[in-house]
Amino acid sequence: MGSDLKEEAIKRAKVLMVGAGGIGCELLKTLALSGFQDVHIIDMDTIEVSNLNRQFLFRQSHVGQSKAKVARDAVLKFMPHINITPYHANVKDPGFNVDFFKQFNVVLNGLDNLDARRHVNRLCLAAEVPLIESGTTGFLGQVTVHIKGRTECYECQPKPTPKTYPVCTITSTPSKVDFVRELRELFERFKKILKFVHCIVWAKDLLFAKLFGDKKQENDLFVSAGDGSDSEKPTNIFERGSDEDHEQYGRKIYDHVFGYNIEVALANEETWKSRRRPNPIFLKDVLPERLILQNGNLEKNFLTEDLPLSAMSSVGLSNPQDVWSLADNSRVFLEALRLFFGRREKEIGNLTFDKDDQLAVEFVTSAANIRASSFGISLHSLFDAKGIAGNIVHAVATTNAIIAGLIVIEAIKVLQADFQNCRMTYCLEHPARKMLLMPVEPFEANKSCYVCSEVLVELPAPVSSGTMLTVEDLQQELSCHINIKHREEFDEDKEPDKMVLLGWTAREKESQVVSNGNSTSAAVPAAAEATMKSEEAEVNAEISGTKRKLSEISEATENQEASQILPRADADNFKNSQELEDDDDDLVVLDNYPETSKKQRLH
Ligand SMILES: Nc1ncnc2c1ncn2[C@@H]1O[C@H](COP(=O)(O)OP(=O)(O)OP(=O)(O)O)[C@@H](O)[C@H]1O
Ligand SMILES: [Zn+2]
Repeated sequence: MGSDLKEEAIKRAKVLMVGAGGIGCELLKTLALSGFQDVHIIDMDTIEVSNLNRQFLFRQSHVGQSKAKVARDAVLKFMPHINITPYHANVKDPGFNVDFFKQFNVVLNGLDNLDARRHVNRLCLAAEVPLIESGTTGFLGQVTVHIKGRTECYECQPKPTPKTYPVCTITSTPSKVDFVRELRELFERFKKILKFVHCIVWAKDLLFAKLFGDKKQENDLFVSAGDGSDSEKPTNIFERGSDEDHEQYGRKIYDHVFGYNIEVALANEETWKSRRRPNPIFLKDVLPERLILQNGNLEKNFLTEDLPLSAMSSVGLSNPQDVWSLADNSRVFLEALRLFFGRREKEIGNLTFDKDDQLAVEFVTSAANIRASSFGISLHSLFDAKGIAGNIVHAVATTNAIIAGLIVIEAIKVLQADFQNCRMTYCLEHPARKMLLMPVEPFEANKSCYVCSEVLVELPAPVSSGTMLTVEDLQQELSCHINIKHREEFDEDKEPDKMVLLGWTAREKESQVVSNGNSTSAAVPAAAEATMKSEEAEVNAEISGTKRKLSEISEATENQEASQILPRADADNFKNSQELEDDDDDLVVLDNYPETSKKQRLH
C-alpha cells in the first residue's frame, strides 16, 4: 500500500486512547510523531511522584494534576497543530457510551486492569470499532488486535489465574516443594530468594493477617507437634490481655511465633529428616533487656505528626536498602507492633496488607527476616521485601515504548483496512527462535464466548414450562431470573410475538440485563434484552442488581438447584470471573505461548 494512502489514513483517523499511564504517555507521543491529528484521551487518574520515572510527559510540577490533560499539554508543546481532547474521567462513566465510541476509527488501550479492559472491549464490540489492546509487565509486553467478526475479542479466552502462594505449606516450613510450578514467572527473577519469598508470605498472609486482620479467620499459626496429640496449644495467645502493655504483648508474640512454635515443630522428627532444622529464636537471646526497653523511648525523637508512622525510623534505621541484623529486625518488629497497637488501634481487626502502608511493610519485612534467620535463609532489605510482598514487578520504560510503537503499527494497518497483516505481538524477556518480538496471527473468535458470540450457546438442559433460567453478568453485577411458563393462547393484537414479558423490576440505577453477554453501559433497556426467543411462552423476568460475592456465586454454581439452569457460556463465565477476581492483569495471554497455543488462528 502506498505511503500516500497511509498518510491519508493517519491524517483522517479519529483515535481514542484509554489510559495515559506508562504505555499511554509513550503512545500519545508516538501517535503525534506519526502524524495523527485527532486523538481523544481518557484517564481517570492524577499524576503521582511514582509515575515520573517512566511517564515522560509528566514532571514534578504536574503531580496532582490530571494525566490526560497534562499529557495533552506536553505533546502540544512539540506538536502544536494537532487536536488532542482530554477527559479526566473513568472510561466506565455512562457518558462514554456506544455512540461516543462510534465516532472513532480505532480504540487503543493503555490500561492496567481487567475491569476497564473488559468494559472497553464490550463497548468496542457494540460500537463495532476495532480495539488494539496492550499490556506490559517488566520486560514482557503484548499488543493484540480485536476486530468484531474478524478476530477474537479481548474476552474470548480465559485469562491466567493470578499467582497465589500455597499457604498450607508455609505454615510449617519454608520448603520450596510445589513452589516452582506456581511461581514459574517469578522464579526467573527471584531464583536466589525463593525461600525468602516463603518467609514473606508467612509474615504477610499468616502473621500480619492474624494480628491485624479479621480475628475470626481460620489461620493456623500454631504449629502442632504433628504426632496426633493435642499438645498444650494456647488458644488465645494473639489476644492482648487488658492489663498487658504493648511492650509485653509484643514480646509474647515474638517468643511465641519465633521461639515456641519452632520448638513445637522441631518435636516432629519426621519433618526434619531431609531438611535443615530451624533454630527457635527467643527475644532474650537477641536483645538484652535494656535494648528492648530503650526501643519505645526513641519514638518521640524520630516521629513527627506529618510523617507516616515508621518503626524503622523510630528505632534509628534510615536506609530501606540496607539489610538489617537480626537484632535490628527484632527491634523493628517490636516497634511496629507497638505502633500498630498504640497509634492505629482503631484499624486492628480490619487491616489487610497494603504495600503502600509503610508500617505494614516494616512489620512484614522484620517478621520475614526473623523467620528467615531461624531457618538459615539469608535476610533481605525492606526494599526487596516490599517488592516481594507487593508482588511488584518493576515497570520498564523501554518495554512501554516498544509496545506503544507496536500499537501504532497495528493501528495504521487497521485504518488502512489491511486486516490480513494485523498481528498480535509479544515482547519477550529472552529471545525465542532468536526473536524478542514475536508476531502471531490473530486468533478467530471463540464461538462460545459469552461476550462476542451472537447467540446463546446450547443450554445444558431443555427449556420448558417451569424452567427457571438465571442469567448473570458478573461484570456489571447483575442477575436476571426468568421463569418460563407455557401458555397456549395469545392475543393476536396485543401479543403478536406470541410471548409476554411480565413482572420485571430493576433495582439498581443502571441495571441492564443481557441475553448473550453483549453488554455495554449503554445497553438497551433490560426488559427488551431479557426476552426469550421461545414461542408461546410467558416469561417472568425479574431483574435484580443484587451484588454477590464471587465466592457465593461459585458455591451456587457448584450446588446448582434443579430449577436453576445456567447457560454453558455463563457457567464458564463464573469460573473465569472467579479466577480473575484480582484486577491487575497487564499481561494477558503469555501462558498461551504462540507456538504452544491450541487456539485456532485466522487464515
Ligand atoms: N477505568 C479507567 N478509566 C480511565 N482510566 C483508567 C481506568 N483504569 C485505569 N486507567 C488508567 O490507566 C493507566 C494505566 O497506566 P499504568 O499501568 O502506567 O498505571 P499507573 O497507575 O500510571 O502506574 P502504577 O500503577 O504502576 O503506579 C493509569 O493512568 C490509570 O489511571
Ligand atoms: Zn469474545
